[in-house]
Amino acid sequence: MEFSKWHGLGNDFILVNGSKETISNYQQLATQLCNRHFGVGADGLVIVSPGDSADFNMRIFNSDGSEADMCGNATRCVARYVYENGMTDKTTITLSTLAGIITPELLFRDAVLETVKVDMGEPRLTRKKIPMTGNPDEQVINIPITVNNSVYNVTAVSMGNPHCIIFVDDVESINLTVIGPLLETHSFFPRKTNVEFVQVIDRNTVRMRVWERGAGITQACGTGACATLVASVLNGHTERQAVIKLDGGDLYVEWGADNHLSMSGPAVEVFRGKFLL
Ligand SMILES: N[C@H](CCC[C@H](N)C(=O)O)C(=O)O
Repeated sequence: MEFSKWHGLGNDFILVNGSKETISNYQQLATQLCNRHFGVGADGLVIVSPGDSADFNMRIFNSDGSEADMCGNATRCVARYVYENGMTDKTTITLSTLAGIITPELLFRDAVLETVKVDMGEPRLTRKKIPMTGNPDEQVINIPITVNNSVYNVTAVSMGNPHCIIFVDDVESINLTVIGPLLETHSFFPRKTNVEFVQVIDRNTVRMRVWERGAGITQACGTGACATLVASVLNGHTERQAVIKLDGGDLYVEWGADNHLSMSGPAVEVFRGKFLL
């Protein structure tokens, strides 16, 4: 099976052309391929195939085999992948995901790719749409959750996938390996959740670290960066555009007047190969 290895700020993915490869068990393939000792190694597996309602269809599987509704960093990688492999000559590309249609745009300067800007759609803010237990029509802004005998004030935002955002004074002091999985699997989140700890730097800059649902600590999370900006605005911490400083680098996110989130950042192809198992 041929694959291409990509990353968006160190959040790394194995891309497979679904129209060239026959896959019987996606979950098993994802855990095999994403294993960093016995496989290729990645945070996720992305299957790209021709779209019905969009230019392409993308399915995203976390390294634990679970299927994700949406993946921001992977959309940037898929956009470059389909363009640079001659699968399209469009530079604004529609991708069908379980979370809806997502539209990345390749931005060039003097014929050199400068960045990939993605229309990530609208945030979902009610418990029903996160999803989160409790009153379905209620928003979750700065609500206390007790975990491990500590209280965490949570803001919940969905970008098609669930995010639990917590503001702290120093993200480096958070033991993400311990608290991340406890919040990820908390009973308040019936489909589990991604977990972001955020330190506000100024009104246009935040530092964020992430424990991802189904993947653990990653270097960056695109949907998490968008959810972080929404939570930062809702809590009065930032303006509607900000630099989200992640372990793997910076994402530039804006929450537009049209209520759409726009995320801009890099996408890098590292190597190609053939999986033999
Ligand atoms: N682990 C996430 C999917 C990948 C999201 C992240 N890598 C991104 O860039 O948005 C979930 O299960 O919702």
